[in-house]
Amino acid sequence: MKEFAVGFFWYSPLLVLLFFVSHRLLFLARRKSKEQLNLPPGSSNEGWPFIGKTFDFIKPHPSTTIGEFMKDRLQRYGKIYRSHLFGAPAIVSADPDMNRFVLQNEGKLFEANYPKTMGDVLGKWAMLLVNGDMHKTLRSIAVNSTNPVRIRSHILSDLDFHVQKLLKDLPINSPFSASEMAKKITFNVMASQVLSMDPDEPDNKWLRKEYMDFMRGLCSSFPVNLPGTVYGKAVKCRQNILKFMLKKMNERRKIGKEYDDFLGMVVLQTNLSEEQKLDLLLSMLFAGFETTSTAISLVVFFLEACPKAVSQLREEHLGIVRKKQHAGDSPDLQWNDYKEMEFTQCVINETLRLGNVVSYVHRKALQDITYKGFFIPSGYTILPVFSAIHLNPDYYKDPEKFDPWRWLQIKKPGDKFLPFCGGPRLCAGIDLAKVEMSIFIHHLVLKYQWELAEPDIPISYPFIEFHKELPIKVRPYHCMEDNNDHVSNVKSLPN
Ligand code: HEM
Repeated sequence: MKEFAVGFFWYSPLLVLLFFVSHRLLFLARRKSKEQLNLPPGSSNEGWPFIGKTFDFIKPHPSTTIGEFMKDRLQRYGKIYRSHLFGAPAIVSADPDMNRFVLQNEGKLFEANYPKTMGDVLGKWAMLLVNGDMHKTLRSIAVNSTNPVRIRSHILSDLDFHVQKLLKDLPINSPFSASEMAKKITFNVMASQVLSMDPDEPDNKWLRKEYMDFMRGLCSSFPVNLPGTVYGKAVKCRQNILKFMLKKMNERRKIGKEYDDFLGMVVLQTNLSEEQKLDLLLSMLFAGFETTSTAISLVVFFLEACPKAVSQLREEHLGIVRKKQHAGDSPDLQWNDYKEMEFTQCVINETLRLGNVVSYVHRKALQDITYKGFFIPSGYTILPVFSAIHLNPDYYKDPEKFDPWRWLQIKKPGDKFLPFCGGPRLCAGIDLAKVEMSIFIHHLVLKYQWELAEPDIPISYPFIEFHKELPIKVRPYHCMEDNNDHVSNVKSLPN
């Protein structure tokens, strides 16, 4: 027994070493056999350690193009390839079938997986960052607040009011930023829908300023929380915004009255913690603001270069106004009017296809998967890239051309048109965004003619920006003798 104990004492380190060596060999053998499986072409070791080829992938380029990196890889490898992006081995897909497969299997084979640094700014309960049951809970609250029934009964008239208020007094013949105008409209709409805030409240201006700095940091390509950086400022702004929302929430509780806005809905959620409620409120402001304001700027940009589309839009919207006048209806826009904006929907689709507000989304493989003969290892980042499909000549003839008429033929674009993503994470504000853009187009084309004051183009960073903030000049559009009659509720607006 004594000999055994002494022997064991001497041999045990050897046994431990043997165990580790065999474990490592087994791991390497497994990895080798996985590598022998058919991984997509490309290299998951390329580029810098950890960073890989991220900077090449996100290198700024016009949002109406796919950028040099993507172009080069598609030519070299085809629609599904491998790289090293956002700190992990990644598979990039410009293949509509694969994208559908990934998005439809959300929560089963794949899940959303945004860079962790976004959590510092958006919050750990942000909708983009949570998965599983918590995502389902938050999503159902968000979807309920923006469903078509609510848009029809509550939101549409509010949108109409805010768009008209902003478009009422644009400076005539002197340049101003159309991007700024679009941001003001969408911010006012979201602040009203989320917090019932009036655009003329002093708090509204303060919140907008905080929010702009917050967005600047979130979109920054250097996401490190250090004092003096735009990212560090954004983290600070997040705290200020949350403090403000908490104050509003507590005021509501004291008053004890129910408010018909998103904050009102969130306050009633007894199954969420205070932190979760605040992150959800911020998620809605974030998701509904940046995307829609970019889309509105893109509408102004593309239409300016396409007078034929503007005159067809005018015909459509004058037709709606005349029909309402003829029937003796109130001039305020209604859901039925929105449903008649057929060519407007073509313009919106074409704007989203060519402008690519969200060009790709982040996912992660939850297990080893084989798809179309390719092996996708568990843990790999998956990036379904929508812009590479929207701009592919195999799916859209002359894809670089702004051609809204193509949508009169395309009835069901399916997986070849995913500006709002798809599957269980389909954009929760899809209807709201389309109605907001339609109402904007309605008032813009009826009220003004416009031109670019200086050349500018949309650049993907990947968040879209116009370098010069899209400077435009407008002139009133006098075509109907009673052209301004349709802007009825503007007359009763507060100054
Ligand atoms: C043109 C405007 C818009 C575009 C292009 C757009 C696009 C998208 C995309 C691509 C996603 C999916 C992100 C992912 O799967 O990782 C998304 C998600 C989302 N969007 Fe939008 N969006 C727009 C407007 C809005 C508006 C107005 C709202 C709400 C007020 C909104 C609320 C949301 C929410 C809450 C999510 C998260 C959905 C989830 O995770 O289940 N969006 N959006």
